[in-house]
Amino acid sequence: MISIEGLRKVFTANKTETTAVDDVTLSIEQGDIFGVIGYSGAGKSTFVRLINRLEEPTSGKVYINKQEITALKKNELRLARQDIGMVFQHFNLLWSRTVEDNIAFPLEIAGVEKEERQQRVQSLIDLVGLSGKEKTYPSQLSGGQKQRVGIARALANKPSVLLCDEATSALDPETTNSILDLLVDINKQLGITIILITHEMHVIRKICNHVAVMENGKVVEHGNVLDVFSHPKNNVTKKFVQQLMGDAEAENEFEHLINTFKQGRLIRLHFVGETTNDALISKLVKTYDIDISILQGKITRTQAGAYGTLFIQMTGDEAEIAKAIQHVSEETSVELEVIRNVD
Ligand SMILES: Nc1ncnc2c1ncn2[C@@H]1O[C@H](COP(=O)(O)OP(=O)(O)OP(=O)(O)O)[C@@H](O)[C@H]1O
Repeated sequence: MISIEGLRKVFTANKTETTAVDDVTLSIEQGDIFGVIGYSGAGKSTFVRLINRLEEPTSGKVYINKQEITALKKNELRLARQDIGMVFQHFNLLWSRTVEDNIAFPLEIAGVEKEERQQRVQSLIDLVGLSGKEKTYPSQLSGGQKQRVGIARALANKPSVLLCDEATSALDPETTNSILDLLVDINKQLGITIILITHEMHVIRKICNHVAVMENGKVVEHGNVLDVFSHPKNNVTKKFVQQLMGDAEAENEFEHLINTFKQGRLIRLHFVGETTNDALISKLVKTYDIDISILQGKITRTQAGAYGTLFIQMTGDEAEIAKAIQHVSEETSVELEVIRNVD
């Protein structure tokens, strides 16, 4: 469990103060994959670097498994950091060392015996899928492979927390996916808590259980990924959801649909979680004497389940349409909104 209480960081440069992280309070559960999303300058990097005190907080507290990181002296912090691995956007590898020597480096610093070191390095190389590359130098690796070395090195001292600072931002989409799959594997196999920061919704959608949205140094919204993205309250969150869902969630789509489809009732169905798997549309058509046309929509999957929006047009007998609407509203967890009634 990680507790962050009233965390603040004020930078002073050229007599100008910038509050990069502004009174952030959060709890992150053990074993969670917790994403922090925000646009450039929101304070994400500073936030994640405050957790292991790569940046010293101006005020506030960070606890990891009840140990107050912010109260530790320098030498105590060095030891505590062995429990907090970190992965960087630009890998931060040692270019003159081979893959195995890069991974061994934190073990050498921690004073781990040679035999134990070699065993651990080999099992980490296997874990991240780099078998056969032990003697290779970073310059001979692809971006994805370099990040695998970065991840193995971060895991060398068996940390309980892994901080990922834009770990996939320098990678192409396919490589990004393979690194995200690796992080999920590691989370499942080792039970490690992962905190990752990103500006890409796709990353949050694919692997996170919880998310915090940052803007101007503040966490403006946080919670379960499905809850936050299915009912975004803050404007920044809404923009990120739109990035993922396209126009399907945009308010101005109503206008367009109302003008294009002149008949019947236009309805927006909002699916959250398990219900997306139910054959709702076909059930409605079989049970009630109505026709349903699917106009547009998008359903996407997150770690916590699927969510999305579907715009449909119901035509047919008025009383049957009313019954179908009542069925959806009262018997399912799908949210239904009539955006145009029959004239
Ligand atoms: N060392 C520093 N000195 C002065 N200001 C800083 C320093 N580091 C960050 N800042 C400022 O703090 C704010 C937050 O920066 P930060 O890098 O944490 O944001 P970010 O969300 O990670 O953005 P990006 O993705 O672009 O790195 C910015 O206004 C930035 O200019």
